[in-house]
This record gives sequence, C-alpha cells and structure tokens, in this order.
Amino acid sequence: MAIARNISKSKHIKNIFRYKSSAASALCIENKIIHPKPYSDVPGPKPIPLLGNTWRLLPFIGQYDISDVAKLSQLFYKEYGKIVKLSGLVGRPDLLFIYDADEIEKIYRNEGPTPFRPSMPCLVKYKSEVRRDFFGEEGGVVGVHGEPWKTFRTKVQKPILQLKTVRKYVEPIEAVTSDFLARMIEIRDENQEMPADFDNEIHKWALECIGRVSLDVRLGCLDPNLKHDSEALKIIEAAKYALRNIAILELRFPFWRYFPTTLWTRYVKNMDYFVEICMRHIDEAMDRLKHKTVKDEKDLSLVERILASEPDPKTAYKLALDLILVGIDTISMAVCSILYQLAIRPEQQEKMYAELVRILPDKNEPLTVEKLNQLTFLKAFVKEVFRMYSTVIGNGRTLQEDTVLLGYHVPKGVQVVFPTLVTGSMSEYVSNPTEFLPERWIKQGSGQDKIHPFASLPYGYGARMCLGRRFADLEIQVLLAKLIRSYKLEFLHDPLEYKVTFMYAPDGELKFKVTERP
Ligand code: HEM
Repeated sequence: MAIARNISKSKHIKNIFRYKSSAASALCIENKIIHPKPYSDVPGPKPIPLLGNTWRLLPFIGQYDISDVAKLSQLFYKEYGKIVKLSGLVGRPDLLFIYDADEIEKIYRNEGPTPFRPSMPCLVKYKSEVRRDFFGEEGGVVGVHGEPWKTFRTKVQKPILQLKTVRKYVEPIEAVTSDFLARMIEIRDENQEMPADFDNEIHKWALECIGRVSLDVRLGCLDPNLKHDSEALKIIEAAKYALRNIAILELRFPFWRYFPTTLWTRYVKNMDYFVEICMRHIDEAMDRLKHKTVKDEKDLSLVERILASEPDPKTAYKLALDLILVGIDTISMAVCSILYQLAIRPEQQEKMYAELVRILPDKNEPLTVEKLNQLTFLKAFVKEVFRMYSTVIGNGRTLQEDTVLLGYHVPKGVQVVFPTLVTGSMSEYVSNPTEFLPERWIKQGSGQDKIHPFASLPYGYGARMCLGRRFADLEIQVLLAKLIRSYKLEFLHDPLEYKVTFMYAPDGELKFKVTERP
C-alpha cells in the first residue's frame, strides 16, 4: 500500500510538471499522451439561469440547509463521486469538492510559498475596506493572502510555534483549567449534572485561555459572579456571533456585498469591538513590559516577545485579534465534541483514566510538558475524535495555477474544498473507518491500521497550517488530564446528533454527569 501510494505520488508530481510545461494541456504518463477532460465536464448540481446554484442554499426554497454542510458534503460524494463542482454561486468562484486523499496531498504539496485559503470574504472586506485605516497593508493572517500574509506570518509564527513558548503556558493554562473545574463543581445540579448551557461554560474556559495567551491577561470569564454586562461575556457573545454568521454571510446570497444588511452591520460592530479590546489589553501589556527587567528571552510571555521584536504594537494587536477570532469557537467546539465522546464511551474513558493514574499518581501534582508527552492514549483519543467528527469539517485552497485533478483540467481561481470529515472515514484511506479506535494512532505501521496521512488533517497542512495548533493541543490535553484524572464523566440522555453551526459538534444540551473519582 505504502509503495503503491509512493508510486502514485511520484506520478502525480511528474504529472504536474509535465502538465505545466505542456502548451497542449496534455499529460504524458508512461509515454502515453492523455488529454485531461475539460472543466465543464466535472459533475455536480447544475446551476439554473440567473440564480445559479446559490438558490440551493436559500432558506425555504433551497434544497440544502446551510447548517447541514456536513451532510451536504457527504451527499455530494454519494451522488457525484470523487470530484464535484458547485458552480454558479453568486458573487464567488466555483467550489470544487475533492474526495481523494492523493489529490489533496498533491495540492497541498504544490501550493507554493503563499497558499491561498479561500475563507471569510466578509473578514477580507472588513480588514481591507471597512477598517483599512487600522489594518493597512498587513492585515494579519486570517483572511489575508499573498505577500502581506507571508510577511505577517513570518513575523509571528516562530514565537507562537516554538515549543519553548508553549512550555511556558502549561502552568497558566493549568491554572485557568483548575478554575474551570471548580466552576463545574459549583454549577452541578442535584443529579450531579452540568446545566443545559454547559457549552457556554466551555466557551468561557476557551476565552480565558486565549485571553491569557494572546492578551496576557486573565479576563475573569470563570468568575462565579460574572455580570451580564461584563467584558468577558461581551467578548464571548461577539465571538459566537461573528463565527456563527460567517457561513450565512458567505454562502447564502451575499447581499452584504452590495448594501449594508442588518447582519453585516452587526458583524462590523462586533469586529470593531474586538479591535478595541485587543488594543486596550496590548497597550497595557506594553506598559508593563516597559517597567519589567528582562534578563532572558525566556522571561517573556508570547505577547511580550512579539512586542519586543516588533515595537509597533499594531503587529501584536492584529495577531491577538486573529487568535481570538479563530481560537475560541474552534477549541470550545472541539472540547464539547471530545467530552461528549468520552462520556458515551465508558471503556475508553477508563483507559484514559488508567493512563492518567499511571503518569500522575498524585492527582494534585502540577502538570509538565514531560508528563503530557507521556499521555499516549489521551492524545490518540483526541486524534480519533478529530478523524470521525472533524471539528473543522473541511479545509481548502484557491488554485493559483491551472491544475489537473482526477483527470480534469481545473482552471486557476477555483476554490478547492478538502472535505476532511468525509475523507477521514473513507475505507480506501482508513481501515475499519466506522469503528472508533484510538489505538489505530498508536499502532500505526502494523499494516492493519492504514491511515492515509492526508485523509484526516484537523489542523490543515503546510505553510498555512493552523497557527494556534500547539496551544490548541496543550489546552485540550491539560483539560482532559485534569478533568478525567479527578472525575468520571457520563451522559445519561438521548444521544445527540452532530451538526455544523460553524464548527462540527454535538447539537444539544451537554448535561454531563460529573462524579468524583476516589
Ligand atoms: C481544536 C482546535 C482547532 C482546530 C481544529 C483548528 C483548525 C484549523 C485549520 C484547519 C486551519 C486552516 C489551516 C490550513 O489552511 O491549512 C486553521 C487556521 C488557523 N488557526 Fe486553528 N484550529 C484550532 C484552534 C486554534 C486556536 C486555539 C488558535 C489560536 C490560538 C488558532 C489559530 C489559527 C490561525 C491564526 C489560523 C490561520 C493561519 C493562517 O492562515 O496563516 N486555531 N486552524
């Protein structure tokens, strides 16, 4: 299998080079000339005159529900096969769904130095038009492309991804998480269950973590006496609103491009609020830094490191904004999903508990990177949740050159979608895909546990890969280690269905029963 894949990979790479150098748009495979089929032949739902395909996503008359993007993606695969074109979307390029891990690998590996992830046109409009005064030429990383993206990412990625930075945050994230656990016990009802809106509490934990990382503050979200008009709650609401309305703003008919709709106006107001929060806290961090005696780089927090290397605080403002924008909902929805899976899989939970008891015999001893590194089963469990219930249901790239994909000539500018949620469960790429088997991530290489490396990529791949992945992993690991080491988690209600609001997560009340372990 591995050999076959290597052969097919090298063929793909050869194909690309031959294709690009061929004026006749033909491929040469093993001395045979193969002409790719035209793009117009790619299967998919047919657009209708004037309304294109956008109508299919309209409420009531449309055939697809936007909150069911996950099902839509599976439906396309079943109906049309490994390559599916959704064309005729008003105000945006075609979407091309690719359900082939080798082809996905080919695109990622050939994406060049400035990969273009076709996301968030409304954020692009906000950054590049509405608030150009603030963002200027370098708008951060999210919704920014080409050289401006590269320049900004190069400035910030080293400190964010360095293990020594992440190591510094084990203790602060553990402190936030201890407060979260105390809060869980406080809000438990007489049946020892969490309240119906427990997902809100998880959001607060996520925000408290991201505030600590990107703004250098404890925002106080886990305060038991949080006021309704407090800053923390306002940020949570703003983040939820921004992220949950993006799919609607971007995939349904984009009226907001032509006139300021209510949704758009509220979106802009929300974003302005984020900018204001980031500026205020970074300015305070800068003041603190001015009065701090620094002997070594390792004494600096992430924010201070950025401020020390980029004296214009705008870099830190924009980075903080991006981290907050994508670092709350992603992680909190992932945690909702992981906790739900743990609660409905008692045997697996016991395995995780046994591992934790072995690595942390005293449940009160502080966590360290070394101890977290030994939590093999815990990490495998998280990977398996991501494979079967990928929080981010898909990733994508805008083709920057004409490319041959699955035998079709695809012109540059097309937005290719990698439906991770579907490819992660295709038997062609993963053995026993419908079985939940964390061990498959531990036993890799035994021959029976095939996992194509590009079938399940929860954090994306390459130069544009998730910038917060090390923090995301750390936050999830610390939360699970602390929670499962001390408590048993159960879910004694009807099973929940998964849905996409913006992320893919269980839809319903997460009323977990939480009981102390001896
Ligand atoms: C489990 C939680 C998370 C998941 C599943 C996730 C997933 C992703 C994915 C799939 C991408 C696109 C990567 C690509 O195009 O190849 C991405 C980008 C990004 N993520 Fe995450 N993410 C998570 C948590 C976070 C957190 C906590 C932060 C912030 C601390 C963060 C910050 C970012 C940023 C800034 C980008 C844009 C990178 C760029 O375009 O250069 N993510 N994430």
